[in-house]
Amino acid sequence: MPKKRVWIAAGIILNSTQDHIFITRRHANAHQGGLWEFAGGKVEANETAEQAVIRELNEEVGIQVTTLTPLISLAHDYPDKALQFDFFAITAFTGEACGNEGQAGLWVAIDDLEQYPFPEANAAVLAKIVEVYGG
Ligand SMILES: Nc1nc2c([nH]c(=O)n2[C@H]2C[C@H](O)[C@@H](COP(=O)(O)OP(=O)(O)OP(=O)(O)O)O2)c(=O)[nH]1
Ligand SMILES: [Mg+2]
Repeated sequence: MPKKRVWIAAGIILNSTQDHIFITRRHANAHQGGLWEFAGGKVEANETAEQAVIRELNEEVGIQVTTLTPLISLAHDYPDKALQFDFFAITAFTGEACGNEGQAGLWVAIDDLEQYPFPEANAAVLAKIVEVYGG
């Protein structure tokens, strides 16, 4: 049976000096649980990816996004899920980023990102971040 591809929008939240990124840890019981992620989630019907990432970042990390730019889009098939991602660089926001839903969250130097386990789909995203924002 063909799997339905789920559309996901997620945000790479940069600090004002663009050398740290805010990452969160997926709840243990979630899909790809226990791994670190860029906050985000499913794009709902009648939403653009931009609208979805703004909404998800408000819900999940408590920030109000003011500037975002597309960073990378990609498809990834997990054994149990087929996903289509739009990742955005978040370069301006108001509020204080935190794990708003009880999840761990921390600011990590771009040089140190590789030390955190992310889902398989994120490999190309991490490479793109280093290419665009790496020292
Ligand atoms: N947000 C996010 N999801 C990722 C990343 N990498 C990765 O493989 N995923 C996968 C895990 C999930 O299968 C899917 C994201 O869905 P989600 O569980 O966050 O969706 P959601 O926030 O809308 O939550 P829900 O509807 O399941 O409650 O994408 C990432 O960097 N960020
Ligand atoms: Mg989510």
